[in-house]
Amino acid sequence: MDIDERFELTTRHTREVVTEEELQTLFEERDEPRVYIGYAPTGEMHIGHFTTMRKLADFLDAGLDVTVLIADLHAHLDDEKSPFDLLEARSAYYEETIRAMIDAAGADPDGIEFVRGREFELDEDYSLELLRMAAETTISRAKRAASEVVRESDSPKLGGLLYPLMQTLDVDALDADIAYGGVDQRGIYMLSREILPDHGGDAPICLFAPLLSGLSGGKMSASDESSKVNLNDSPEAVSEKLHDAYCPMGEVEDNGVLEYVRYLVFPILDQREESFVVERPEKYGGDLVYESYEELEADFVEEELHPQDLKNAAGEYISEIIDPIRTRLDDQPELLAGAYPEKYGGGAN
Ligand SMILES: N[C@@H](Cc1ccc(O)cc1)C(=O)O
Repeated sequence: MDIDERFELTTRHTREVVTEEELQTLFEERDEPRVYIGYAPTGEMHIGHFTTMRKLADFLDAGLDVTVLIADLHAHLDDEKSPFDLLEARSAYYEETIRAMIDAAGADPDGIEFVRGREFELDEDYSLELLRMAAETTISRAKRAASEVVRESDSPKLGGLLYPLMQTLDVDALDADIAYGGVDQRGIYMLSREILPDHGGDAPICLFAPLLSGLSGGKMSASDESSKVNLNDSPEAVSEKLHDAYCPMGEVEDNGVLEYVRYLVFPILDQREESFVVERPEKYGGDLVYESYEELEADFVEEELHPQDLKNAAGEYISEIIDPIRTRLDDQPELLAGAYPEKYGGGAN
């Protein structure tokens, strides 16, 4: 594969690349550049996480060395989103679910290296550098960097300020050339680009994924169950959530259904070399077949594709894609029960 193809695979379906020139140079200089993404094991994983999985498959195909960080200590530092004694169980649940998603996205999870934060974040060199950074970074700078990631509270803890500094040090500790994450991570990695060169590392090249709208319009929210599809939702639950979703005729803005189709369904169909089929009775014009998201969107905007037909088709594709993940979670009930005992633990535990 030539450099142009590797570049295209690496950057497609992303929201932003910082910077394209640096990425180009990296491919020219290095055969196997390293990329990492970190997930803090807090709330239950949902379909929004899935959109980053197909990209991991792209990275592998582009010949990158891919690391997934299960950022256990970060999960606790973020306003104690995960209690300390649940970190291990949540990390285990995240790792297994991520492996299942990568598999479902058509890539081999064994080609990816998994690490936990505490495997290296407690090393002496790391700790020393963290203190040096803490001494040099202003509180307002650290706060600004983390503002879209760390939860706001009336009595913010010190942990939320260490958070972006540690995420910065992770880049160097994992020897990553590229940091990949949702565009909400932008503030943190811009800080990394600024300060890491003074702390023994190189400024990371950044790839940002788009953040998807929720199904009820506006942002996807961890607390609003109807705004997102969970990975263990049954086909009936998926179809019901899509049925109720915000998807006005012809409107693209804030339309979570279209975004799911664009960033989740199409990349997977492309990889399988399949097209998107909307089944319709003959009397309503018969089936519609789309080879690309752009064709589908154009039809939707022109009101050739009705929201109800789109929702039905999207629901079926999404159910089919998450089905193997749901099955794997159903087969190991101890994972969810251990990670979220209040919701899944049951009386007996
Ligand atoms: N900040 C990421 C998690 C993360 C933690 C540490 C990292 O090095 C990278 C990513 C999140 O919001 O989930």
